[in-house]
Amino acid sequence: MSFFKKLRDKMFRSSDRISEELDALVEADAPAVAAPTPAAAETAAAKPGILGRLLGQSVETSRRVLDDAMLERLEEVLIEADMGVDCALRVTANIAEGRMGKRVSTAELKEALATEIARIMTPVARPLPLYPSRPQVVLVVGVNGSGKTTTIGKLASQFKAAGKSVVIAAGDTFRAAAVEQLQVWGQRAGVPVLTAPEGSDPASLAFDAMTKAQADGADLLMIDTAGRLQNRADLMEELSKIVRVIRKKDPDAPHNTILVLDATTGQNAINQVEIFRKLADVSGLVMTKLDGTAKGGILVALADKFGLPIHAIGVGEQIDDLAPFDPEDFARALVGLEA
Ligand SMILES: Nc1nc2c(ncn2[C@@H]2O[C@H](COP(=O)(O)OP(=O)(O)OP(=O)(O)O)[C@@H](O)[C@H]2O)c(=O)[nH]1
Repeated sequence: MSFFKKLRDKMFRSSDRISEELDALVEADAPAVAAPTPAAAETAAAKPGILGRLLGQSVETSRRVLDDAMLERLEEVLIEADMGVDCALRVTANIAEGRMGKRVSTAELKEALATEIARIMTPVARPLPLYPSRPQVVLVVGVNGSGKTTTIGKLASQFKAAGKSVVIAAGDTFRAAAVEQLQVWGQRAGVPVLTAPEGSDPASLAFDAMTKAQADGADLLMIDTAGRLQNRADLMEELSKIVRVIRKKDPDAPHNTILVLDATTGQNAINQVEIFRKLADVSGLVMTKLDGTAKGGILVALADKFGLPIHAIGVGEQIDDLAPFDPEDFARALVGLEA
């Protein structure tokens, strides 16, 4: 199955919701009368909606004059889909340009929306950059449960499959379950996972992992980190200590600091980006769980607000459920259009 098809299928909650709202929006001003009078039939011919369909016209041919009321509702639909107020207003204004007062179909509206979303997303769609120095150090940050461990496992498997040698450091030494989970992913991918006793210093584990990755000539070192935001000062100190010690081995490390965000948290993802940018030098984002939510629009809001690179998106729990971020595919899937 192509990743687009999978994306479209798996993002069904977001895309169905937006798609249905847009269908309803275009049909909204058609009178909902079961038995049309000749006059109503005339109206339906001009503005086919629910009534138009009763008269044999398909949803695809429904059209509505783009006016202020329709734009206002479009804004609401986008805000409800978690695209954020500023972003929704700008997208709606762009869609209005050149179309105001004209009769638009649902398909045209979806195409226009997909184009606007892709325009916002294209500048931030960037695969994880790989630099020539070895090992490439990727620090992975994010709140507990956002999908860090799973993302590291998936990335490690994919890099391994692409012929790269990878080492993982299970840096969330406070959570035995997180360490075990990483070990499972490591075994599955054939990638060594360095662990340390529960409660021990993650920076010292990171240093050992860096030493091993250098000695092994590994291409990539991925470091998991704790995500306890309850005590931000501690977490900041923990993250900066990890960075300090790995810089003793390579002053340019970490080469990437990925923030993993859970799409199901919706607007809260905005706060998480703001917080983690203060705690660490976040260089890019991975958004997980786009399969489990109707809040897929949050990724558009993040791209619009922060402009941070989006490296990949997660749409499930399996290895191949993490894919590079493709802005056009994402935009079309989000609004419910085919590839
Ligand atoms: N549906 C879905 N579930 C996901 C995805 N990514 C991760 N998960 C699940 O989300 C849960 C949390 O993921 P973890 O990888 O353990 O998250 P974490 O950030 O490492 O969390 P801690 O281990 O608590 O620090 C797990 O049950 C994963 O299987 C995704 O893209 N889609």
